[in-house]
Amino acid sequence: MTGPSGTGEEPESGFAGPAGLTVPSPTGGEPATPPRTGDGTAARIVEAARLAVRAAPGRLALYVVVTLVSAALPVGTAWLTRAIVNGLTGDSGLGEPALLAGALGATVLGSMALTAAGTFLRAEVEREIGALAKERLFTAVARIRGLAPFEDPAFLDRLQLADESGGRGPNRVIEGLLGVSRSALTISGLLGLVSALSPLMAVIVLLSGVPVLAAELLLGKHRAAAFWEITPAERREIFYRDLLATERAAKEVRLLGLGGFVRGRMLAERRAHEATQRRVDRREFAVRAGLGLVGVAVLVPGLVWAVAAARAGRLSVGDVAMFITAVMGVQAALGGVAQDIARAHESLLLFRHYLTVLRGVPDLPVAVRPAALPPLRRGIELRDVWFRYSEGHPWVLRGVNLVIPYGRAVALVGLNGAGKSTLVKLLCRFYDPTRGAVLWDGVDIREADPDALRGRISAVFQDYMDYELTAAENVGVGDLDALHDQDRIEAAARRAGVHETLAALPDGYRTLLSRRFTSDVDREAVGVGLSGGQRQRVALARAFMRADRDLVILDEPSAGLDAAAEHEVHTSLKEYRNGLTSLLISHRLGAVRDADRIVVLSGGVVVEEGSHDELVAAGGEYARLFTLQASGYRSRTAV
Ligand SMILES: Nc1ncnc2c1ncn2[C@@H]1O[C@H](COP(=O)(O)OP(=O)(O)OP(=O)(O)O)[C@@H](O)[C@H]1O
Repeated sequence: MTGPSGTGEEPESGFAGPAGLTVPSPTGGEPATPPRTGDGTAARIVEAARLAVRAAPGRLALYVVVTLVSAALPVGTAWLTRAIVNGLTGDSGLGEPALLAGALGATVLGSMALTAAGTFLRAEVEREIGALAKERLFTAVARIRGLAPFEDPAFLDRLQLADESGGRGPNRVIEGLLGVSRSALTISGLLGLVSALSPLMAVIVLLSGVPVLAAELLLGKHRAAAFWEITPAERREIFYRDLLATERAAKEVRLLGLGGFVRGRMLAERRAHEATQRRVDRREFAVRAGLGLVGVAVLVPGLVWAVAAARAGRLSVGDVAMFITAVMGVQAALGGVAQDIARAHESLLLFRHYLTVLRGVPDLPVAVRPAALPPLRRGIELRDVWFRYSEGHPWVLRGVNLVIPYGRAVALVGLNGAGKSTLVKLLCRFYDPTRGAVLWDGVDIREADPDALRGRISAVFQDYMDYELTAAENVGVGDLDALHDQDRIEAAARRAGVHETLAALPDGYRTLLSRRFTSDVDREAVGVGLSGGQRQRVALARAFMRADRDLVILDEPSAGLDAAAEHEVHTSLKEYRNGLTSLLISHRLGAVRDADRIVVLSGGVVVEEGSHDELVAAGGEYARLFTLQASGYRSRTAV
């Protein structure tokens, strides 16, 4: 049931990035992943403690003080119990029993107050650590430049554990450290009391804690391994759950009658990870029962000895009462310390995933000193570009040579799966070519800063996003600097032919484009869902917000539009592209016929290239597809 190493720490080679990631930077640039150093338990404790101190220094200090003060109270309680019993039986004249009882009451009250304060402070510290850990984790995730990690199951498992353990790890370490200190104080105080009665018994009580500690550490290790083992099943369960509970999947799930099938799979995943958890719980149950026996094995002979000693007059009744309180207190504290250490240990094993993501996962190599990427002047060239998504995947591009000249409109056509969208992803440098290069005015884009490159591109992707934000934000995020520039947002929406639609929404541009959330401002306000074509226009409007960029990429920008809308949008797009360098992908060949150059992709290479008239005259693949589409329209018209 353990991970490959039996510790929940899977081997590093588990990452299967695309072949493109292994290409070293042409400038001798360093991989974005810094060397992994100092990854031992001690280093992780330091990292966790640092995070905790940075997150909530004041409250953490107060929490430490409260915890340590509360540690002394059980000792006081045991001592006062003895004094009261002895006072009642006349064995000692330490003080008036009523006063001692008052002191005991005050101690209990203090203990309760400190416990309450500790609980509050602990929650506060936990919240702060959690917030800082999340901020750091998702800053690191946002820094990932390429897409490959997001397609790697091992990374996604790691990210889930990192998210869970990032906040909890440091908390547990602090809890562990504090717990150990608190218990050490309590134990030494109580042992002091016991050893005053019998030094031998004190040693036996202390030694009885050793198996407890060893067992708890082992259990913690198994729990951490189980977490790693169950994460894939948990993620699959979430996937099936989303199919059952999200609007996007609801139509097909109902039409195809998939409810029972999906539910069955979801429950199977749940049962699979619960079976693992059950195994861990069973083991814990057995171990804890055994530990209970160890405790009893120490307590019973100790009790027999104490009672015999009291009978013989060597101990007072109060001594016996204190002995029982102290032995049970020491055992509870030893059990507590073992659990604290084990929990911290387990969290540290998982915290490793957090630190790994924070230090950077295998990603696109970035040049140490990125080349400047000035505005485009000559054009973009794909030179003998070969690409496959990983060594286990087939080649998608097999030596593509293609030029997108400055100021020209190039159209890319080809059958489904020809590799058009893949080529777009290489232009944006979401992946690097496995072989060959993409050149921007002669500069290999691997030498440039990916953010600088992307800042020069405006794109509508085939699988564009619908943001569950307001209408204005859906357009405005195209250029974050203009997120609140209503004039620019409306102008972009007008060009995409969606202004009237957005303006007519219940709350105009402030309407939330979501049916899943209500507005933060007005909980009664209902979000609105747009039609497919309207959503596509919003995506176009977002691209129009970046009208000043050097390269415009439009991957099927009008696939969801009706004929009139498509015509209207293409007229607008033509205007938008005019003078700009652009790459347009479309299966509707009528939409690409006026491009300066049409490129046909097939079998991973460019098989034809030329103007519409040239390609039709050549009578090749393009002419065949164009004639096929045109005849479809003609026959429909004839009907
Ligand atoms: N993330 C990915 N991981 C692995 N293979 C992929 C991935 N994305 C695409 N592919 C594969 O790459 C090939 C090219 O896909 P791509 O999306 O580039 O084709 P396309 O020409 O844009 O097709 P369409 O016209 O259907 O949009 C396909 O065989 C596809 O299965």
